[in-house]
Amino acid sequence: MQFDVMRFPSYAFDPATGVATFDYLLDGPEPLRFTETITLPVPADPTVPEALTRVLDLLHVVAGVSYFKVGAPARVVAPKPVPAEAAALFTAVYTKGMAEYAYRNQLPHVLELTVETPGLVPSAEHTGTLAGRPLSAVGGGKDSIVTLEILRAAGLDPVPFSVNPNPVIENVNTASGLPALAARRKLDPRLFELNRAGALNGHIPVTAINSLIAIATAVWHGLGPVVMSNERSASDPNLVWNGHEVNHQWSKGVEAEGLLRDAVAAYAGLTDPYFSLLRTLSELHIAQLFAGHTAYDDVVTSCNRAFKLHDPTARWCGDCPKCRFVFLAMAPHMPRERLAHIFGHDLFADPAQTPGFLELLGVDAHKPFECVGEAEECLVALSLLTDDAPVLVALRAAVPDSAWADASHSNVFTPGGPHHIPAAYRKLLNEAVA
Ligand SMILES: CC(=O)N[C@H]1[C@@H](OP(=O)(O)OP(=O)(O)OC[C@H]2O[C@@H](n3ccc(=O)[nH]c3=O)[C@H](O)[C@@H]2O)O[C@H](CO)[C@@H](O)[C@@H]1O[C@H](C)C(=O)N[C@@H](C)C(=O)N[C@@H](CCC(=O)O)C(=O)O
Ligand SMILES: Nc1ncnc2c1ncn2[C@@H]1O[C@H](COP(=O)(O)OP(=O)(O)OP(=O)(O)O)[C@@H](O)[C@H]1O
Repeated sequence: MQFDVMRFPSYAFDPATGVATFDYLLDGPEPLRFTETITLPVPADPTVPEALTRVLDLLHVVAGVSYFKVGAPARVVAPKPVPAEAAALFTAVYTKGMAEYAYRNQLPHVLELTVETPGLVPSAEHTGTLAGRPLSAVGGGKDSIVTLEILRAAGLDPVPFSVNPNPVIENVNTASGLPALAARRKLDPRLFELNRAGALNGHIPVTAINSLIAIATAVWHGLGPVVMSNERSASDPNLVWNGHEVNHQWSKGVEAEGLLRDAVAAYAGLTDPYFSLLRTLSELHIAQLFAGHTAYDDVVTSCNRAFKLHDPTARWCGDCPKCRFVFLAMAPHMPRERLAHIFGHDLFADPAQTPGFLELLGVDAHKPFECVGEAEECLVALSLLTDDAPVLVALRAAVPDSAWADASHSNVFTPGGPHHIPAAYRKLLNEAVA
């Protein structure tokens, strides 16, 4: 399938139902049209503030990546003039956010494109701050649980929020006891037909989409800011290809966070609408904080394979990079019995798991295309484990001496690195890790 240009013909928003309808066009000799619907929870007062319309404008373009990937046209033309900050977000989402897709499909032009806009407009006046109860995105894993509990402990009465909550997310919300908000997202069914017929496919920067849906919800409900749980290592690339960094988690990284904040500030006039509370923390540090909350042991799930099964009872598959990584990260901070209970079995007792752990430790291949932490974190976790479980014995024997020397406990347990956490929230984080 050959397409010259991607366009964004129109969108509509019905405040009575909360349904936003986004249209997309892949134009060429045989054009393809798509429509995605996103349904926001409707607040008691459904009056639509201008800032909501602006955020939906941004979402229209960003959510288009799911359809862009069917044909990867050389041109993407956004529908409206926007400030330079919004144009920069669009280009980054379609290039850096699609880098894994470009790498896997060998489409180098994707990394070079610039999203065109029909002109630029000046940045908006900063008219508002989202200063209400924080809206906290929940994915069902340990990270968002840690954030919810930090916000709750500070008396901020967080509102859990998810897009298309699966049973894991619903169970985490129930365990939290906090009433949650949910948005629904329905991809155009045509996309699945095309996928089945062998169209180009690949990973998309889903966090950028979920984040804008969260901001739209916060704006409409008079809540805010949107508090994410994206960790320090999300910013690190998996590999470099043709001089470009390829990061599976790009839209969870600090660069994407900054671009999104700047775009929303410049186009919707909102200051500090969105940030990740856990940005300065390593995964190992977050796992340590999670260990302090036993109320979620029967529900917490970070395994993306489980989510792919669309089986309401599926939790940890126990045999993927994410399961191995989280198992290793939690292991130094809790008894093995508790860990085995959370995962359903003890991964360190199964020698078949050793090669997968070696990959995480950087002893083999590049970082897997998954949401996993750095090799250094894995080495520090391993160094903190002293028992002789079969996998641990094998790993200690396989890790070269030079690798141990690179692993620094202080880096892993000392918050650091770039972040966008407002001062008041930084104080809460400091208290939580003290
Ligand atoms: C659950 C999952 O990992 N899905 C990825 C998988 O898709 P799959 O076909 O196995 O199942 P579905 O997710 O149901 O998707 C069906 C098709 O729809 C496409 N699609 C889905 C969501 C969307 O927003 N846009 C779409 O176009 C999808 O491509 C399928 O064709 O494999 C896909 C191809 O590699 C991935 O794109 C699917 O990833 C989802 C978008 C997803 O939600 N993934 C997160 C678990 C994820 O990977 N999160 C990253 C963060 C990435 C980021 O920068 O935000 C992480 O946590 O590390
Ligand atoms: N369906 C969703 N709706 C809204 N936010 C989500 C959803 N899935 C994930 N998120 C948010 O996106 C960010 C990245 O998700 P990720 O899956 O890494 O986090 P998590 O589920 O909290 O923890 P873990 O890393 O242990 O899986 C987090 O802030 C998470 O809360």
